Amino acid sequence: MSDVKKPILLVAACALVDTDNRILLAQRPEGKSLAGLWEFPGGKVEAGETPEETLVRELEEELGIKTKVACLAPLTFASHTYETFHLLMPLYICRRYEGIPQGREGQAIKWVKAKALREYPMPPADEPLIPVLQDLL
Ligand SMILES: Nc1nc2c([nH]c(=O)n2[C@@H]2O[C@H](COP(=O)(O)OP(=O)(O)OP(=O)(O)O)[C@@H](O)[C@H]2O)c(=O)[nH]1
Repeated sequence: MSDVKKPILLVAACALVDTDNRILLAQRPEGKSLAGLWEFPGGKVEAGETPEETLVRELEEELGIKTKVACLAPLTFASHTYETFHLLMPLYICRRYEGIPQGREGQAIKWVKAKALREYPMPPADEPLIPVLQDLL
């Protein structure tokens, strides 16, 4: 164990699920950390926000869809140590939203069946989330 404590980073993420039970993944753009990997939409919880408020904001910013806090159900969470921080990431599930998701920040997006999730390389923190989604969907 290192002596230097890593800060905890709180990130809210969402498994957006469509009527065919597919999950939306977004590809991290070039230039960002973990570029090219597929992730759940979401982002850092900013000061003064609840994780649910973060997601409502991020889903609109990143995908152009509208949802509500009441449409977000907690599913599971990731807890993973990266080099410079420890990620704590609640994963919500959302089936009710308005609009058609689009990669508004230039990111590729893809609707993926739960059983095909492993075909899309994801950040290491996301690995343990896959079986939870596969059991559910
Ligand atoms: N949204 C999201 N973030 C994830 C997932 N898995 C995972 O490790 N993360 C990490 O959580 C952080 C999310 O922050 P963010 O999306 O707001 O940040 P960012 O990419 O703009 O900034 P960064 O390039 O500084 O990491 C990133 O460090 C990202 O690598 C995931 O499934 N969804």
